[in-house]
Amino acid sequence: MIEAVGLTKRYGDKTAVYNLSFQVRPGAVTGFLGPNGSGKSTTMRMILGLDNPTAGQVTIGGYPYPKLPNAPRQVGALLDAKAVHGGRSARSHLLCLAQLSGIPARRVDEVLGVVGLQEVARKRSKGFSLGMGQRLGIAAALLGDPQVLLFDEPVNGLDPEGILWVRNLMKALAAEGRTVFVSSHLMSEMALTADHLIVIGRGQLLADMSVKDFISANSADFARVRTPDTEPQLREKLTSALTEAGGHVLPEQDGALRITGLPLPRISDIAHDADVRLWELSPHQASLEEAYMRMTQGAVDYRSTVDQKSGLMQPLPPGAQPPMPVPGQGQPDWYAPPPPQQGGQPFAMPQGQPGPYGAPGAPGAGQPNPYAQPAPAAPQTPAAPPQPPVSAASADLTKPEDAR
Ligand SMILES: Nc1ncnc2c1ncn2[C@@H]1O[C@H](COP(=O)(O)OP(=O)(O)OP(=O)(O)O)[C@@H](O)[C@H]1O
Repeated sequence: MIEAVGLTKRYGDKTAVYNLSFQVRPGAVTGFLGPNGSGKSTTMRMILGLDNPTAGQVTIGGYPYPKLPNAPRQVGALLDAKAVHGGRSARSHLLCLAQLSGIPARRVDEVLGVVGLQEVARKRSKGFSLGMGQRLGIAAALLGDPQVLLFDEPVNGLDPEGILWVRNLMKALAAEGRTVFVSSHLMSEMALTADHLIVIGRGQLLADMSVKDFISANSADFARVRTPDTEPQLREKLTSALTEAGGHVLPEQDGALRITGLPLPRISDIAHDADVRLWELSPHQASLEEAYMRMTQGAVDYRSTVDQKSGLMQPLPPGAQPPMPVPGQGQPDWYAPPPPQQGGQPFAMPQGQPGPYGAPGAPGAGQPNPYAQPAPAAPQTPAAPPQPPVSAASADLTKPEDAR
């Protein structure tokens, strides 16, 4: 098991990780998520003893990594697939690592087989593609047959077959009772691979819960409605009617409408009263990606803007429709963060009130909602905000990693 308690890392006046406490348990794949620059790699480096915490501690099996007996046989990690001497072949690179850790040479050929690099084992790694480099990094992590494995973005650069292989590998390693801690920005992949999630934002813990609970706690159920593509005016008519009835309507990229705040039967009635035919009316729960976006929206440091293409756009031909808005772009409240007082459930209703589609006062209010999800446990409350940055004089600038 990996255990972090009050883990904090400052680089000069930059607080990369603040007061992080979590456990990564054996027998499960634990996903480590967070926006760019949120402190995932820093945390992993501290777990592996490559960076020293400014405060707090992190242990593996009860020991800080530098004190762990026979560490290379107990812990395997892929942090940076490019951290390989390019002049060495894949095999020699692994042989060097094996010799340093007292691992028999025959194990090198075994792991080369596991990652599918036998054919290129004697080729210099500087000619490797990104995906081949990732496979070599995974081979290095598996070398000591460790009980604890850390992978920082393991599927980066892999082809679909490689991604599927990594997914199955992670699951198989966890099923053998190992501790598997894996960071990724690919939410769809995490949804399929991870059992548990640790989510951080700006170095602080945002969530520590199962994937299922995370999605339930950070997403609103919604209805999807589609009107006939051939009659765009019906879409506009329905949008006005639903908005008037208290619904919140957002256009989706494919022309459908996403509606919250109204129960499905009410949407159907409103459409009928407005004389709008429907091609689709379906209940939905958000994806892990949407739940993640909703939770981390306030903790994103690097945000893109819409490309206005000033002076480059041709005027629209008469009668042409402007392009549909893209969810998340130019719509800052698309993934509105859930109100903290409701434990991260943006549309959860008090007990005895209508479920996620129910609007107070709407027909059907107070009646059981067939689409209501059971209320999940409230997510862990985020830690207190970071203290003001320490001055450069008091910061731990003497540590070797700070000199990088
Ligand atoms: N050696 C260092 N010196 C100074 N600042 C650093 C150092 N390493 C990391 N940082 C800063 O700490 C913060 C966290 O970086 P880190 O690489 O841990 O984030 P991350 O979550 O892994 O990001 P990404 O998803 O983009 O890989 C960033 O602001 C980064 O600039």
